[in-house]
Amino acid sequence: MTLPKLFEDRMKELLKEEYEVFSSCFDEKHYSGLRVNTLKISPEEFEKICPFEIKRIPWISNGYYYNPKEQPAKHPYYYAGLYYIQEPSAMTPASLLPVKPGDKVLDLCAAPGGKSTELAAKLQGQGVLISNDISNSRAKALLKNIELFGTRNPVVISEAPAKLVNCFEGYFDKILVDAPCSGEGMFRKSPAIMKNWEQYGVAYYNKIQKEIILQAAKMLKPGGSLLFSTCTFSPEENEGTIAYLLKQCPEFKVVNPLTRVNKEGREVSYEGFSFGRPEWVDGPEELKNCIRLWPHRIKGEGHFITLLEKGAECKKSNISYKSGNKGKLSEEAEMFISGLGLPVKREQLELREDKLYLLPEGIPDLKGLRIMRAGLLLGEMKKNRFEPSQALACALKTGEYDKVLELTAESQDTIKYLKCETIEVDQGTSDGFNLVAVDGYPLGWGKLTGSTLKNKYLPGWRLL
Ligand SMILES: C[S@@+](CC[C@H](N)C(=O)[O-])C[C@H]1O[C@@H](n2cnc3c(N)ncnc32)[C@H](O)[C@@H]1O
Repeated sequence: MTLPKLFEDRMKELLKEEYEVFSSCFDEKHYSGLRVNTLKISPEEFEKICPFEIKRIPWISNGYYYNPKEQPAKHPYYYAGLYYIQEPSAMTPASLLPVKPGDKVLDLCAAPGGKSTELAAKLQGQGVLISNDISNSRAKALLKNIELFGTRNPVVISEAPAKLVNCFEGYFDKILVDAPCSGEGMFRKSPAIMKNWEQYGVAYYNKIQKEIILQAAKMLKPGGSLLFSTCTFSPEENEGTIAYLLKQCPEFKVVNPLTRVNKEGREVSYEGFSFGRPEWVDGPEELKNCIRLWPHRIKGEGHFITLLEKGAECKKSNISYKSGNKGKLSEEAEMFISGLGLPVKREQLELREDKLYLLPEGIPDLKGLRIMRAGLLLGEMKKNRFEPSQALACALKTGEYDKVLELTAESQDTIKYLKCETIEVDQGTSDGFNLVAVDGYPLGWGKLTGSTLKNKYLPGWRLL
């Protein structure tokens, strides 16, 4: 692979005798990975039902390599949200941010959702997850992935970070900044990125990174953790951005995020991980706690990760929380909601233009922000009828709804269902809205009349 000359020269200077082995890996194939959605299935269960060959990624408890000849994004389990297709090193940032259920979490540069979906899984439906991306079109893809994953507490926003500060100063326990970058770690996987690199260069992205990280710092609670990551190698964008933050905000310190055993007790190995290089930016010693993943040292494309903690002594914020505005529900909507096994707190219900949402507990007023979704969309009231939403189907487990139509991954009916076609059924479930599931994992809704299932799968998501 021919790399940009400027990039080669700089990497030679930085890596010295290591450069040969670094550059030779650009002639090898890139690695393909998938990450299991632990909101829906454990890695152990997934290994039992996985229809293609997979191999564990040593440092990610729910991550696997797959053979690129396979097409996991076309399998019904993908449509059931059982996994996310993600480059292996890109799985690392969310795995190293110590999120626990109940936390208030911000993913500031979130689209298309590779990290947000894992943060959602770590929250297990408790607390708040605000997923933001400045690009409106990319935020649409983000919303789809967040809903497909079955997130019960989603808030998706498309705003500039500075605007978010008005609502969220000092609010979050954990923040992830997966910053826009020059993408040197993507050269092998997507060579077209090299053109972008030549056009914009490192300085262009570094300016944006510095702006974003300062805004993120303002939104973190005292004592909270901020994780900054990029998929590039340049010292300016990486150690340089962190050194800049430390200068501007001395209440922050860099900590080493690596631990040998993760929460689920699955052994993970960080063999091949490297540390930050303060000398490359003439920065403080604590930059040695930054993590560098190099493509010649691990089986992945490369990443930079820094975990920072904000001193507990700084000023606390005083944000008041919003509860729902239930409005008047139709009888059918009331009946539908009370029949769900999903825990629904009445005071968190909100009706907006006939759409019914379940708000996460503890979100502030989001007035003035460009909101793509605030809360779990339960469904829509259409005159007296209530139509449950695709997002609700994804967030439910089959045991939480009484009419379930079970299909299997091998059945032609599953493919027909995912293509939004009507299907004929001979199973003994009753008329009305049925939750259609593949091997026990919900895909969407269908409305049964006799033996005919009218397809209610979201047309924009259908299998093409
Ligand atoms: C590396 S990508 C994020 C990838 C994402 N975290 C994932 O894992 O799927 C960086 C994102 O930052 C967004 N972005 C660019 N400038 C931004 C800004 N000033 N504020 C917030 N997001 C920004 C881009 O639209 C892009 O989606």
